[in-house]
Amino acid sequence: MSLAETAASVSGAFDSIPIIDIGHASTPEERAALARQIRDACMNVGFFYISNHGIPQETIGKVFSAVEAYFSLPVETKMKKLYHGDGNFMGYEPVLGSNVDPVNRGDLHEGFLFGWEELVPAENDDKRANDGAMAGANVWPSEPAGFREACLNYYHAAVGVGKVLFHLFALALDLPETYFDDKTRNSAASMRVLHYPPQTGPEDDGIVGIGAHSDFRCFTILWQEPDIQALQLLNSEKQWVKAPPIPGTLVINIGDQFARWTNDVFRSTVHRAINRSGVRRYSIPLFFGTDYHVQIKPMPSCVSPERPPKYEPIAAGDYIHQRLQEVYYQNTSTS
Ligand SMILES: O=C(O)CCC(=O)C(=O)O
Ligand SMILES: [Fe+2]
Repeated sequence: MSLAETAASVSGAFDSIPIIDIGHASTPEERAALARQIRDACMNVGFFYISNHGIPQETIGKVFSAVEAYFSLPVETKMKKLYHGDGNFMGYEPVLGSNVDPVNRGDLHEGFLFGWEELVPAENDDKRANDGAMAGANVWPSEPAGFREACLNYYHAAVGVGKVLFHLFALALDLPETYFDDKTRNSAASMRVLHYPPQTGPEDDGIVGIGAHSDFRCFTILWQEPDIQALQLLNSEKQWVKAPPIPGTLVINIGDQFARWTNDVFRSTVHRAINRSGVRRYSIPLFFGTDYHVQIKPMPSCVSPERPPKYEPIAAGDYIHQRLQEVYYQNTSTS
């Protein structure tokens, strides 16, 4: 059965999120078995947890501490490295600086955004020159000490996981395993570290941690702070399903670039985060896309007479840039 035919029989009425152990992927048979589980998860839920991802606990612990120290700084200090909405969006994003859901008034979190950078900068560092409108340097704060190193160490470890996943996604789509390799050379992966203050007010006042949205790139690798429930996914019955942190796992979700590329065979599931835990929460998503100029156009295996192409072709990076401009308030863009 083609992917387009299989997708016709899928409902999206999930009430739980699969956990996939990616620790055994050394033989072609193991990878084929994993790809089948991943295909199922991407078609039915659009989210899954991965266990045995291989990122050392020490790397995670260090970025967690660095993020905690960064967000404890006074807001005036963080504002010195405010992102520019007319630039590449790297830097500090203040509370209510974004609004992903137009019915809301703003998102109740602050963040810091950065993209690819070598830990030891290359002599002729091109600052992601191939990255179209997203090109340019990261905007690191001068404190806390070790913030850049902790963030970049985790970033590179997570990009490594992303590359393994791209191989498995290719197999899941009946493509050669290396199909995405020449489309992900410049590592168009950007990371946000996020701080959600506890939310005490009513939910219907138009402000929640992060409003209902789908992600923009191919997929997201999300680390959530242990023991704090905030993330929720919307199923096709319009019910919110909780995605609690599970020790030793990361959350993977399909984003809109992949949904467009697969003609919605892979599901880009709407989600939100509401922190009602009574204490602050941190999370770290890495948004993994393709190189800027890759054309995202529904794949032939995902198109059929019953499932005609739903999307116009678009350059991957132009699509991201447009979406970012929509969600970040322009009133902070000239500061
Ligand atoms: O913090 C979370 O759990 C979700 C974050 C998220 O959805 C995003 O940044 O796109
Ligand atoms: Fe998201």
